[in-house]
Amino acid sequence: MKPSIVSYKQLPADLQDKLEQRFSVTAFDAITDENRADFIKALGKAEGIIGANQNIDRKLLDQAPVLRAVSTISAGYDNFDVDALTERKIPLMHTPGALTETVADTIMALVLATGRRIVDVAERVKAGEWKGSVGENWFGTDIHHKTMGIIGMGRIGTALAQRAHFGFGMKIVYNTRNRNPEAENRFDAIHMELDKLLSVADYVCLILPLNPQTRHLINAERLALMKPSAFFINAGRGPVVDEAALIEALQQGTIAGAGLDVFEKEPLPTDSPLLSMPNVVAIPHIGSATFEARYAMAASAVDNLIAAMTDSIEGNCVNPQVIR
Ligand SMILES: NC(=O)C1=CN([C@@H]2O[C@H](COP(=O)(O)OP(=O)(O)OC[C@H]3O[C@@H](n4cnc5c(N)ncnc54)[C@H](OP(=O)(O)O)[C@@H]3O)[C@@H](O)[C@H]2O)C=CC1
Ligand SMILES: O=CC(=O)O
Repeated sequence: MKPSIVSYKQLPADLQDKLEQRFSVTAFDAITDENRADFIKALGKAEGIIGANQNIDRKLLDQAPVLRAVSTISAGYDNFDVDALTERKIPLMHTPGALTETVADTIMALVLATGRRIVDVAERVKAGEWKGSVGENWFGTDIHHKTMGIIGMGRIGTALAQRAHFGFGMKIVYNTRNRNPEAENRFDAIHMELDKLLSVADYVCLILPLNPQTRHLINAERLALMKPSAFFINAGRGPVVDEAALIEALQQGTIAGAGLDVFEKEPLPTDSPLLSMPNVVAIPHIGSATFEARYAMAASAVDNLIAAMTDSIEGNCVNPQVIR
């Protein structure tokens, strides 16, 4: 008999077939209030699960007594209780390699859009405000040869530095807990304490995971260290930033603008003050949302699940200490 698995995000047909050749699959396009009870029931016999955008906590894991493999279609894994999975010796697989370059493209797009006011001026053109040669109230800020501060020089941070340094001649400064010799050699990147980075960077780009150490790492005091001419970009996770403090800094004009792919609450509430600020570019968590990257992520997650279910894990495991 084939092992039972549950998929909780719609997969491309060929990848769904690949799973069905090996497993008995109970498939949900997404988990909603309407189908949550069915999902929990299916967890009762699931040996593997694959999907995205679902909190998998200790309480939910208690409903999955025979679970032995979890595969998320994402790089971040802050919506999983990793300790609870590790205690149960369940590997958590993720898909970092499939999206790195795509997310770096997105962050560079936010840098360009905020600095050069692309969205703001495009909207003014559509509103019929372009009546002649533009004056200073349409001008933006240069990107080339400015200083980019990267908070989180991991896979995505490195791909961003590649673009910024070689494509735009930017000086790179970065903050991580451990120095990154590769970044220092390739991009002449300078490692800095966080507060120092915030005070020197023209474009502060945050690409950190969310965990207890990073939650609200960027707060009012830290935002106050930024130059009034500097832009803040976040594509890591919303709660790494105290969003109320960010709104306050933008309202007070202590920073020049923000480019945001992630928010404390997603979808961003329609009454968020961020949505009425012309110097804010808010996009709907689309860091990896290209046809190519989303397919690659799904394919990687399917292969990861198969590897975990067949005791042949070679990488992409968040808690490798559980591998037998
Ligand atoms: N917007 C989107 O669509 C996407 C967002 N993401 C987010 O981006 C995050 C990063 O992805 P990726 O680059 O692949 O991950 P990596 O694990 O490769 O990089 C994480 C980096 O963060 C640093 N870091 C971790 N904790 C801290 C800390 N407390 N202070 C300073 N630096 C820290 C790490 O260095 P060190 O350990 O030395 O501190 C490392 O350089 C993901 O966890 C996810 O949340 C990912 C994909 C898409
Ligand atoms: O935010 C997206 C991810 O893959 O993590």
